[in-house]
Amino acid sequence: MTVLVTGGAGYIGSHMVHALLALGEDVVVVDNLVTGFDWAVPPAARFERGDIADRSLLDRIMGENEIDAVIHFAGSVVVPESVRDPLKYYDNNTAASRLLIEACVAHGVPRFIFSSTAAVYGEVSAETLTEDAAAQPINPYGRSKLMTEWMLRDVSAAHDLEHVALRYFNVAGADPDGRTGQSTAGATHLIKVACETALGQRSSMAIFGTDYETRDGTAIRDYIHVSDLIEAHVQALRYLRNGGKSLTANVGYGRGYTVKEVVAAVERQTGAMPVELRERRAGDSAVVVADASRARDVLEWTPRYDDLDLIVKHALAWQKALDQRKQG
Ligand SMILES: NC(=O)c1ccc[n+]([C@@H]2O[C@H](COP(=O)([O-])OP(=O)(O)OC[C@H]3O[C@@H](n4cnc5c(N)ncnc54)[C@H](O)[C@@H]3O)[C@@H](O)[C@H]2O)c1
Ligand SMILES: O=c1ccn([C@@H]2O[C@H](COP(=O)(O)OP(=O)(O)O[C@H]3O[C@H](CO)[C@H](O)[C@H](O)[C@H]3O)[C@@H](O)[C@H]2O)c(=O)[nH]1
Repeated sequence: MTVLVTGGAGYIGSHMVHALLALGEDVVVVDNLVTGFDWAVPPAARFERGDIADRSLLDRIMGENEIDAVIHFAGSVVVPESVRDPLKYYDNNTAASRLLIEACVAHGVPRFIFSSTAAVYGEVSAETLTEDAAAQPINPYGRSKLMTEWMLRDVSAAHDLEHVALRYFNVAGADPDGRTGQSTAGATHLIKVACETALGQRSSMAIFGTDYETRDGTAIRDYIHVSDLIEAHVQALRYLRNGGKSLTANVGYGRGYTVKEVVAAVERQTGAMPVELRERRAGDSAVVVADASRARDVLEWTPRYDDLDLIVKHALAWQKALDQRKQG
């Protein structure tokens, strides 16, 4: 039995592949390398370079292997780009996912785990978000992911395919063993940007918005270590294999840090860095924090790295290693 990981050459997907191999799973990766890296796929996994929208490729992989589960990370992930080029997102996140799900139904794949996002909630008013909060995404990225959640619900009702949709909050950090991390150039995520700035790889960074109604005026997010996020997928796979029914679950720690607190956490490890105070970034909510009770209770997920300093430590270590890789 084989697990098919789409997007397994990317940031989060490559951590998943390492975790599955460590559990003794047989793994096939499909990735077209638009933002991923072939070196990020461990050699013990079989790597098929190609597009998830290529039905003949999927038919071959699903014909050659007995796929027990698909874990679907492949997609386009940059919110501002989704505003500029929405059709790319409806194509790569929604239409391509439809083709992948269709192939799963045709080949009798019984289990599917999907990378969804807190961006499906949109403007947030509650202090912590349960999965029952209204899903009203405010950008094409969030809508493209929500539509895939809807497709999965309908398909699970109609066919023998159970799924878990995991809504990730702010994913950060890197593999504690230094094997992989966030490697895409031009990243916009706060912890990645702060680490690049602290290491002198950017001349300065901006804090977007200092007039939010929060404890220090900057926006609050629920930053989750990528290894804990992966553990939620491992638990989701176990849950489905044990006969669990389809569900949607938030993955975050349930408490947030302000932008200034994140910058301070990086500076604790690197010394002061150049920071500019800027206007709010369009489309940002003041506070986005998960209620992850469902992941903890139903998926029996227990995080191990709920510590901002540790997240920053691992992100910094990866950022340094990446720099050496580029120079070497
Ligand atoms: N990084 C975050 O904070 C975050 C938050 C919420 C959800 N997610 C979701 O997690 C998933 C992984 O995100 P990531 O941060 O690892 O991004 P990433 O860009 O590093 O990984 C995406 C991978 O998918 C591949 N890919 C893209 N389109 C493809 C296609 N059509 N066919 C085959 N391969 C394709 C890319 O080459 C890349 O390796 C995405 O679905 C994203 O929407 C990420
Ligand atoms: O250089 C920066 C980068 C970010 N921020 C601020 O830091 C916070 C976090 O921003 P990120 O860009 O790191 O993350 P977002 O919360 O905007 O969004 C991320 O998390 C979402 C889920 O909550 C979605 O998954 C989305 O795909 C992913 O980009 C925001 O207040 C943002 O304004 C800065 O001040 N300076």
